[in-house]
Amino acid sequence: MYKIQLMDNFTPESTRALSQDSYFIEQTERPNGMMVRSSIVADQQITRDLLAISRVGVGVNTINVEKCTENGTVVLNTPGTNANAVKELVVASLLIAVRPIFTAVKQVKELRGSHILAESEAIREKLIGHELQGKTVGILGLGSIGKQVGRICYELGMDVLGYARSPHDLSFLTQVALTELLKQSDFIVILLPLTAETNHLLNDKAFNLMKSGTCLLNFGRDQIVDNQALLAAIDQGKIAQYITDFPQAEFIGHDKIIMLPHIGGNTHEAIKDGEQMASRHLRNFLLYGTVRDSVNYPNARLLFQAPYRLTLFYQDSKGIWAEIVAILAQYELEIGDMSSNRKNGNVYTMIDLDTINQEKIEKALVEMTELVPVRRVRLLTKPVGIK
Ligand SMILES: NC(=O)C1=CN([C@@H]2O[C@H](COP(=O)(O)OP(=O)(O)OC[C@H]3O[C@@H](n4cnc5c(N)ncnc54)[C@H](O)[C@@H]3O)[C@@H](O)[C@H]2O)C=CC1
Ligand SMILES: O=C(O)CCC(=O)C(=O)O
Repeated sequence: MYKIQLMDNFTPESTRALSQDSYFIEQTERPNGMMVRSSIVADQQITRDLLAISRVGVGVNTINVEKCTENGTVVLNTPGTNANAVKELVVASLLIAVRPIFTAVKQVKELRGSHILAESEAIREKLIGHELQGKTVGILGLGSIGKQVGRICYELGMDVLGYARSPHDLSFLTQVALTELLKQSDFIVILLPLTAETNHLLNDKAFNLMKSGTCLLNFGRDQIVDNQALLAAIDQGKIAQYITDFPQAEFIGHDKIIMLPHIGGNTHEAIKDGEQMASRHLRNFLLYGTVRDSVNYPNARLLFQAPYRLTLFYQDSKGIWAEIVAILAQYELEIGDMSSNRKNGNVYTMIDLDTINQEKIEKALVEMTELVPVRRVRLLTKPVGIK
């Protein structure tokens, strides 16, 4: 029986994978599994009991992934589930940047009487915008969202530049160095994760390279932009408009900044897909040891045919595998099917066992857990009667 904590509001249909059978109960104290959307997971919540955190969404900056890795807690996410939603909001934001849509709506609302059509014709001359077609857009980050945004911008007739760390073969954009992208773009769209490398990537130096009148859209994370440098760049005319999905106190009331309340992935479709995928990922890890879409464990899948499965997550260090095998041999645990995969200096191994002696397996588990590089050992019993 696994205890699951739901850190945000999820619909029962979305978490059906966890509530359908008797393998899971929902409770809030020292859970084994956590489902979370954008809520922050505090370090003290990463207890020894916590086997898995399943994030509905992509960014994992609200979770201490390093601590989870040391603790042997898998961190899963749902890549791609909200990419279309973010793409559509980026398109809306680009249009908001070039056409005075909000001002137009406000001015028409103020008109009264039967001559409204004639009066609105009269205000049109002060509501002239620009077109996206023919302008250059630079996309920072060519992941699930960046690629989709690149394609749609191309279809809108824009010249599309992209910045990524490795080469991508994308016919609709030209991949360039960061400095080139900053120099050439009329619109820059941030679709990067927040990491030590991207923190304040857009700083004084970056703004200085930009053209005057650049529009900056941030759907990645707040801290990718240095706020003080941005405000200075607006004062200097480098940035004509900043549209961000991450409101900041120092921007309140600024007439060149539009703040949205983190609604990039906030559509019914994206939320449903993300919740369903996150609950499936969590269930499959807890019951079968299967890993899909994790930021700290390697992907791993092995048909669960034997009655027992041992899973180990350990640092990839010299001699560790020999030590594990020696313990298995000492307690007469015969290796059946197995899989072993590596990621970022850690190994995740699943070993199926046809028979176990209770006393011996318990001793083996203790000895394996005591091996210094080993972060997590689990013994799974093949689940029965699961739909
Ligand atoms: N505003 C919102 O509601 C949403 C915001 N996001 C944000 O957008 C980010 C991207 O989302 P996805 O495209 O779905 O993720 P993804 O993981 O598919 O793509 C991220 C891309 O950024 C690249 N990258 C990472 N560090 C980089 C660096 N230093 N330089 C250049 N490229 C780098 C990765 O290689 C990857 O291709 C998320 O991490 C999240 O922070 C994602 C979904 C919704
Ligand atoms: O909509 C959400 O809660 C998460 C969106 C997001 O920022 C992400 O997926 O990284």
